[in-house]
Amino acid sequence: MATLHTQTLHPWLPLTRLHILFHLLSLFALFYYRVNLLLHQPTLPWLLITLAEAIFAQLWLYNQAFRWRPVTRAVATENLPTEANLPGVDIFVCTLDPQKEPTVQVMDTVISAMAMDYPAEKLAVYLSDDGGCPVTLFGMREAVEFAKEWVPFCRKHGVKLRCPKVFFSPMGEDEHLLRSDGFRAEQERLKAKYRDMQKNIEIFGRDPKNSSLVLDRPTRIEILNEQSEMPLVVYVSRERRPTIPHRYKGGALNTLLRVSGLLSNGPYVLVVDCDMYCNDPSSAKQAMCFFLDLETSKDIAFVQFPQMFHNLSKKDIYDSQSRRAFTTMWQGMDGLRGPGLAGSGCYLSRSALHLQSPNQNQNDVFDHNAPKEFGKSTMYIESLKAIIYGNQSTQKQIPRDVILEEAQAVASCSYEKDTNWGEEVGFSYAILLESTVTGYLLHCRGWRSTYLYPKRPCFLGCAPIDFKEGMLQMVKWGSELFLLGVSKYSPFTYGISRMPIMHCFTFCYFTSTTQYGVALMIYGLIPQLCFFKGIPLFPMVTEPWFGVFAILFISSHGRHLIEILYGGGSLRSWWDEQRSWIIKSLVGGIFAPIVAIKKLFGLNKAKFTLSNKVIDEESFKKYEQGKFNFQGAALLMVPLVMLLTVNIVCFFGGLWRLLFVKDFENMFGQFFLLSYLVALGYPIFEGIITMKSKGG
Ligand SMILES: O=c1ccn([C@@H]2O[C@H](COP(=O)(O)OP(=O)(O)O[C@H]3O[C@H](CO)[C@@H](O)[C@H](O)[C@H]3O)[C@@H](O)[C@H]2O)c(=O)[nH]1
Ligand SMILES: [Mn+2]
Repeated sequence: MATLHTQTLHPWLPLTRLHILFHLLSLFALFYYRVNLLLHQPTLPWLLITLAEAIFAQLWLYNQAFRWRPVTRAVATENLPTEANLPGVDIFVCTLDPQKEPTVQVMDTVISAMAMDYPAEKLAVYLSDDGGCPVTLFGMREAVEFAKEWVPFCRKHGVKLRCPKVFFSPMGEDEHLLRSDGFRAEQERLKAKYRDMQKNIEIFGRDPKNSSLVLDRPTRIEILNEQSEMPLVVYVSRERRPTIPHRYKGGALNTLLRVSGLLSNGPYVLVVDCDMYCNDPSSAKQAMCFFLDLETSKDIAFVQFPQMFHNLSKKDIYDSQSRRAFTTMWQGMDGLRGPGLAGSGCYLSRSALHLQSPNQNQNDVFDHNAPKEFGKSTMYIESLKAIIYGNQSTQKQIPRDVILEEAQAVASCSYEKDTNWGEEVGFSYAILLESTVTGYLLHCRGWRSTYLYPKRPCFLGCAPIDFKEGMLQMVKWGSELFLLGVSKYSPFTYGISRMPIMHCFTFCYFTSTTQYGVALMIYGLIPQLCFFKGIPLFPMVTEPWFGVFAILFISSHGRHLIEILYGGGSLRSWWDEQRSWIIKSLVGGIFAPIVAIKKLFGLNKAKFTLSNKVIDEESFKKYEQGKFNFQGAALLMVPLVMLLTVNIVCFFGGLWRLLFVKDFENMFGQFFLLSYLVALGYPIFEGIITMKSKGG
């Protein structure tokens, strides 16, 4: 078989590793200096600053795992088997609340999924409606009607942009060039039909009783399309009762796994968030290049695409794109044993979600324990056998209404009681970030994953673009990862004995990032106050030891700058990312542990903060201009404003003092640090002033 995929090691790998060694030696020098000083004359400020540096150093160490062996991959879809021999793919779209996730936007995602470039009879699209809202079901019906013409149109003309909203927008203009008159007429007609669809959904949703959540309800499963040139489309709203835990998105995904197992049973599933439309219809084929390769197919549990966003501005002051995560980190993990699971834009192997490990003896899977593992449905267990033993035939003979009745049963909220669902089967419930923890546990069980970062983004979603939304997301992720770090699955205890140390370090890093909060608080207060009072914390600028600090500063900032320039970024984006990193680490690092600890002691009810996908015009304008928008985030801003104020007051106060005392040599290190922070903080300051002047 011709090769389906290739991998390239980062060309600068030897240099990177040399740099790691160099930085490590400099760190040793720093701690030699600090510890010596402390032994001779222990003072509180020195003790604190050493503690902060120790935290930075520890996190730096874990961080190097991402730089140890980054790879990039390419696929050759032309070498795939013929369409008739491709395996089935079930697409899962999850939505919850039409107020925050506008139904028309969700339908764009669903329609783009139906239009995937993949044989229609091998494709099925499932929408999980966790809110049980009438408007969602209504929207699905409308979307299917539209797709019945849209999908054939895309296939016939080889349209690449299969999200109708984008196709009909100025961004889709390239697609309209050099087309026949027939194409144009058809396109105009479809455009009108699409507008009608949107209007119908909007009108229907305007009635509050159609768009409010129904959180006490029976299961509702509807097959919305069985026409053969289109994929199977199924609407699923699982049973929900106020007294029974529903496990948020993880619970929704596990329900979809079971329902789809009965109905279409594709060996692979694609999970997308409801705002993440398919921007390149070939992603399924790209993913198959790994799943169908004899070499890699044995132990690959999932193929992850980067999460990318359609609403980013050039400046992206909040770093909403999470640049570092989806370039440096995921590629770094990919060279070890694979990236983490990001929850959207990922193709997963159904058998990996059900088997203990890639090497599990297949005869052990379905012993007498099977109902205890997978629940009581024998029909579901049969569907699993079909996946694991590779025989798909048995199910086809069962009548549809019998299957649908069984689907009702597996979507009920009592189905998972006394089973292994959410533990070793399906998506994990250990923390609310079902994706991260599921990916991590799959890696613990010996599975691998791969990362594919094609030039054309395969999925595009909606990123938060104001301070409040961005920070809420940070706190959500940070607190859950903190909880993972102190749970029985902690990478420091559970992971370390189950995965290679380098790979484990990457998860240690994720669960420890809240420690940046402590380190940044110290580094944002102590040198400042000491500058004001004239207490030096760094060596004199004329002393050789000063060189160690200078080297470490240049080494870490230079590394970051080179990383950004290499990825096509600018000096400006480096500067902005420095700031957003500090903001996120500080705010996340302070609030996330508080939320986590409250939850640990049962003071806070578990709650999933659903991110808002409605972008209002004013926020968007501010974001486009690169201006900070702190609307509605007073509490989250407290630490930031406090540190900024201390910094500015101490900076000018300390300068005043310097004028008289003239101990510039002693204070240069702190003077530099404070100037750097004042410059970096300036736009935040500006944002606060404009908010104040508007009476916010
Ligand atoms: O009870 C719930 C809560 C959420 N969702 C859906 O889950 C998805 C993700 O929720 P969102 O609030 O958008 O989370 P984000 O923080 O934006 O998303 C990231 O973080 C999540 C938690 O790990 C992952 O699930 C996502 O895939 C990942 O993109 C959305 O489609 C929701 O509709 C549900 O179906 N049921
Ligand atoms: Mn999201």
